[in-house]
Amino acid sequence: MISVAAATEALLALVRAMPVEAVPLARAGGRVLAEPIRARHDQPPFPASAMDGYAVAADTVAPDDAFTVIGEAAAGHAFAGGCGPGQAVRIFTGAPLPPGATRVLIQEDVARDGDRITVTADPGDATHIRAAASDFEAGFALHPRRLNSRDVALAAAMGHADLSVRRAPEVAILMTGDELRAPGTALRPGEIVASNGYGLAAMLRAAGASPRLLPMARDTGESLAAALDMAAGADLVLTIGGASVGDHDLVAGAAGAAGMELAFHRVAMRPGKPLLAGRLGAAALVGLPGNPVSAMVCGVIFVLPMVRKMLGEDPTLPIETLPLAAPIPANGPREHYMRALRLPDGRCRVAERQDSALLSVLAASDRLVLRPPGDAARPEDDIVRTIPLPA
Ligand SMILES: Nc1nc2c(c(=O)[nH]1)N[C@H]1C(S)=C(S)[C@@H](COP(=O)(O)OP(=O)(O)OC[C@H]3O[C@@H](n4cnc5c(N)ncnc54)[C@H](O)[C@@H]3O)O[C@H]1N2
Ligand code: MOO
Repeated sequence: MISVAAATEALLALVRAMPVEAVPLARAGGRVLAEPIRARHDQPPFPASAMDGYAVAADTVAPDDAFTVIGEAAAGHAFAGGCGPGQAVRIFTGAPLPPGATRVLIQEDVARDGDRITVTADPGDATHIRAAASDFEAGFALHPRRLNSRDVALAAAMGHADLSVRRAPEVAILMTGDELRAPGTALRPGEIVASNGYGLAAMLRAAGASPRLLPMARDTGESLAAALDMAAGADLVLTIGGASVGDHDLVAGAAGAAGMELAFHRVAMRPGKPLLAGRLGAAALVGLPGNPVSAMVCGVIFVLPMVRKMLGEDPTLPIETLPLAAPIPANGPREHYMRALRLPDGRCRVAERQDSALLSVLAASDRLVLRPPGDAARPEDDIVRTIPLPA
């Protein structure tokens, strides 16, 4: 059995960054920018009015000062001439400032009579001008990262219609087991509903991958071989179940027969001990344990970092330290990822029942408490390391 750290290293070595593809800006949200982009122009490209009012060429303005209105500037419609002493240009928000103008008087502070305006209130020191390039200069860079809605708005303002993003890795998910039925199907004696493949697909889609659920395989070499064939073209193949040591745990053998070069089988962790991994042609294959919580936890600890690396993101799992809401017992010889919840008081409550079949406990949790092998019993308020659970 290898450690979680050694398993993580071996798994990350099985994948690399995906090729780059161009997507229109409207579909770039949530994708990972692959290369830096640079602003094609200053923003704003010209000095612009921030308010509706009158542009004037005067450094100090006091009540009763008067100006002659000589023209108009609106957004998208610059005034053709300049603005000199004693002159004013009617101006609207976003309009280019006429050459010579030094400030904008807001219309609330002036009275207009024909082509004359008179200042009616102290306009203060604000110029109400947005200087050219005051948001960003031409050449300003947006660096590779997962694009949120603000980044998309910024990329648009920088003048980019299409963005180069990492192609979403295609992940084939194969649930295995004679006992499994699709959700919504009536169960016959001995059957259970297949669950964790759907959970993993949701987790991986939220992480930016493109999951593909394969038809479920039965516990026979032929059925597994046919299913693995259907995974062709995927960047990552996940099998679920049949990874342990029972007479019907055939995944390692079937993957080997399909040509997988084994990287490791079995990790010193709880849940997740029977995990196996290797290279299957151009794809990485990860054999997840069948227990629903084991499969989901291994998805968080191992598969998400692989997907992040494929997307060009930092694969490191985020760690949050929290005080314990109640004591916890000593840990055994395997690393333990305990299901837990952060309480409103900021402390962390570890679930009493840690059986790896309990999806209701996992769904009521928002994090995993990380226990090293042989970790001593911990008293209330002791600080523990936690891994927040993803979407
Ligand atoms: N003698 C030993 N027995 C077991 C060991 C061991 O070391 N020695 N390891 C245990 C551990 S730890 C785990 S985890 C399980 C996992 O084994 P498998 O990966 O072979 O999983 P299965 O036996 O196929 O299934 C386990 C359990 O999960 C249910 N299952 C399977 N697939 C799904 C699915 N897609 N959705 C929902 N539930 C699923 C399956 O019906 C079983 O109940 O092995 C222990 N045994
Ligand atoms: O390691 Mo198993 O995944 O404990 O249930």
